[in-house]
This record gives sequence, C-alpha cells and structure tokens, in this order.
Amino acid sequence: MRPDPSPGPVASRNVALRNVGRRYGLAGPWVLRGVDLDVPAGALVRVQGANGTGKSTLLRLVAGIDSPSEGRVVGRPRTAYVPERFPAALPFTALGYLTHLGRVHGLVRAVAEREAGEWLERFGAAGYARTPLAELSKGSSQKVAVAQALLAAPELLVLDEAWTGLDTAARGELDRAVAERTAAGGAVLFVDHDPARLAGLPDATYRIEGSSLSVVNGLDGVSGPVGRQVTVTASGSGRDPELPCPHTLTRLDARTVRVTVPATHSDSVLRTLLNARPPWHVVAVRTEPAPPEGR
Ligand SMILES: Nc1ncnc2c1ncn2[C@@H]1O[C@H](COP(=O)(O)OP(=O)(O)OP(=O)(O)O)[C@@H](O)[C@H]1O
Repeated sequence: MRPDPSPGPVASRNVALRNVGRRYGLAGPWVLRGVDLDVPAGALVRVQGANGTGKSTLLRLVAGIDSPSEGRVVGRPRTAYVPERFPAALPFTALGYLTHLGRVHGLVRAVAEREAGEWLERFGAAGYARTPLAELSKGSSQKVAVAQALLAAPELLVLDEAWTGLDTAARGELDRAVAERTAAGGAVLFVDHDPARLAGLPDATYRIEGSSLSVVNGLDGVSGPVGRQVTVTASGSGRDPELPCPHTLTRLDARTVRVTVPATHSDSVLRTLLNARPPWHVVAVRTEPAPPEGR
C-alpha cells in the first residue's frame, strides 16, 4: 500500500515531528534540531546516519517513549517499539511475558497465550517458551523483543536495529512481518546498519547529519534537506565556500552564490562566510516558509 504524502492535517494514525529538537541536559549539545518528519499510515520509512548521530533518539521520539526538548510530535497511532537493547532481566518466561503484554493490549488470556505461542513459533523460539527471559541467549531474547512488538498488530512499528542478533531464518521472518504490517495499512519506521536491509522497499529514506534530517528519497520523490530552511545570498571569491553543514548551492554569477541550509545551521554558516579569508559579503538572508502540515 502506498502512503498518502498529500498535505493536510496529520490523521491520528499518522505520526509527525514538527520542528523537533532534542538535547540531553539543559546545556547539552543539540542531538537533533529543527527536524520535520512525517510517517504516514502504510509507509515504510528508513533512517540512516553514522554512529552517534541521533537515530535511536529520533526513533524514541517518534515512538513516544521520549519527549522533544522543543517542537511537537503530532498524531498518536498505536505504537510498538523494538529497542536497540532489550531489557531481558524481567521476571517472566518468554511465553509469560508475551502473554502478559497481549493482555495489556486487551486480549483475553487464552487468545494472548495462543498468539504469543504463534509468534515464538514463527521466529523459531517455541523451544524457549518456558525459559526465563534472564536465561535466554542474546539472539533468543531479541526474538522475544520482536515478538512483543508484532503481537500488538501496531499501527506504527518502530524497529531500532531489530534484525541484529537474529539468525537468518528469523531475519527473513521479520522482513515478512514488516511487509505484512505495511500491507495492513500500518507504518514501519526502521534503522539498520546493513544498507541491504529491505533494499528497494522503503517509501522514504532519511539521513541524520549534524543534528539535521536530510531526505535521501522522500515520500513525494523529492530529495534534499527537510525542516525550516534559510537562504543566504553572498558575494565574494570565485570559489565555492566551504560550509559546515549539508547545503544546496546555486551560483548566480562569477562572484555571487546562493546557499540554502537548515535554519538550525544558519548562524554557523553566516559566521563561516564572514570569517572566511577573504570574507564573503552577505547580500541577503531569507527564512523560507515552514513546510505545510502533513508534509
Ligand atoms: N539518555 C541519554 N543521555 C545522554 N546522552 C544521550 C542519551 N541517549 C543518547 N545520548 C547521546 O545522544 C547522541 C546520539 O545518540 P543515539 O543513540 O541517538 O545515536 P545513534 O545514531 O542511534 O547511535 P548508534 O548508531 O551508535 O546506535 C550521542 O552523543 C549519545 O551519547
């Protein structure tokens, strides 16, 4: 099912970040800033980025288990989340834990237990159904982490490196489960270190770089930076300026360039231009209109 990327209010089954920033501690560096992201129902969305750039932070914000330091999260789909590290030291067996979660999601005990058993079977973990979580191997406990998310048939499934540690059969099973969720109209947002993971399938791919989010492939087929943008027109040397963030550069004439950068980086870009040797002359600075709701 293709997602609907058309502008308009965000439906409750969609989730979106609007000008979101997150930093840890009052004076900590901004891990994310000025981030706008839409995850519409039915969409498979991938987030990429080098280690420590804020992928898990972004996923936790979208999943609703962390709150932004600034900006808004819009929409409240029923969400399930597979964390990078599953807290396996809970006082349950694998089956007991999944049955308990099934009941939390409103299933009667018999149905919860049956579905829990079916998911363990599907991931090749039925043999560990009665094993305490704390005694499971890393891979087996990852299967439980994945099963707990799928058990709830969530409207939004958020997978943070969920394939890591799974054996080949279970990885294939998770691929199929992702396809089933999107076919059923659910959204799936994922991070995985393997660039071949679900290759060719995502409806949109984003990259985190320097606290900003860029579009690798957008829902509307557009690529480039997202979020509020600032356009700076500057004249100076015939060479292109070296800027400290992702940007789009257009040369207007032999001495004049126009660069568009995420608004969150406009101060550092202006500083870079003014401190260059020789300095650039800044002709104009314009803040571009915010993207419409639903984009
Ligand atoms: N709870 C926290 N408290 C303080 N700093 C944190 C916390 N969580 C993440 N960070 C910091 O935020 C930055 C981004 O971390 P995050 O885990 O989101 O990145 P990541 O892209 O998922 O990394 P990786 O690819 O290594 O999993 C890092 O500098 C990290 O140290």
